[in-house]
Amino acid sequence: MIPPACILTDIEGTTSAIAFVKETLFPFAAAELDAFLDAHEHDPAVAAILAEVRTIAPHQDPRSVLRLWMGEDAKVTPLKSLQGLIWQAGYLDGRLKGHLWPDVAPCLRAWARAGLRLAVYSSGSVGAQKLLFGHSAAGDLTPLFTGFFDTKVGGKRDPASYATIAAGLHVPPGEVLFLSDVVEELDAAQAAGLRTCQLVRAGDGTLPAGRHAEAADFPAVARQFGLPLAAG
Ligand SMILES: CSCCC(=O)C(=O)COP(=O)(O)O
Ligand SMILES: [Mg+2]
Repeated sequence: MIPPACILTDIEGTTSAIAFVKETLFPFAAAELDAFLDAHEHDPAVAAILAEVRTIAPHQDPRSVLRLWMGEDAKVTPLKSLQGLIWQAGYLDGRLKGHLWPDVAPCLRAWARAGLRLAVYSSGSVGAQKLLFGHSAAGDLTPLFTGFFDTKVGGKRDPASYATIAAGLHVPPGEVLFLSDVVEELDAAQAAGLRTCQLVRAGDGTLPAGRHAEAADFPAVARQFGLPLAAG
């Protein structure tokens, strides 16, 4: 089997525990929302996000809309951008530390060392992705990645998003391996011509979908796709 040239990875349920996102990151943003907006609503970046909320939900109070989206775990770009800005203070002062499953950092390092291109595609904003990998329990992993993509390229269940990402990475779609726990995302990536592998992590209680390659962790991905294994 010819190994892929590029690994494109999801975060929640793939590199990081679903519980970390749902029980730490999301509640942190919800708890800080009002104080953050009181302090920053006139900052250009925050004002632009609030304007985007008003465009999507006109005639409604933006704070109420944001709270509604938070409650629904809606993957809406302005909410994801705002959450990233709120998490920044928590990462910088040490209240937040990016969770990674222990097998992830050694494999990412081994794959980057071997010359594979690594990229991230998450519903979390690019800023949030860089914070999580930059302030992870395994140190700053951001230099390992050559690309970060969020919902600004499109939704994760839309094949066109994966075609855009492969083009942005200058890699033929068939040479990109997409890792995710969510079968609808894997289906979309496969429809765009990417190779796919479902992460079925016991710690997340993921159920195998049965229509993509499956791996319990990153070393299992490496064994199936001919990628280097971390030493030790
Ligand atoms: C960048 S960490 C926060 C992840 C997040 O906000 C989210 O909605 C999960 O999205 P994913 O695409 O990584 O499953
Ligand atoms: Mg996921």
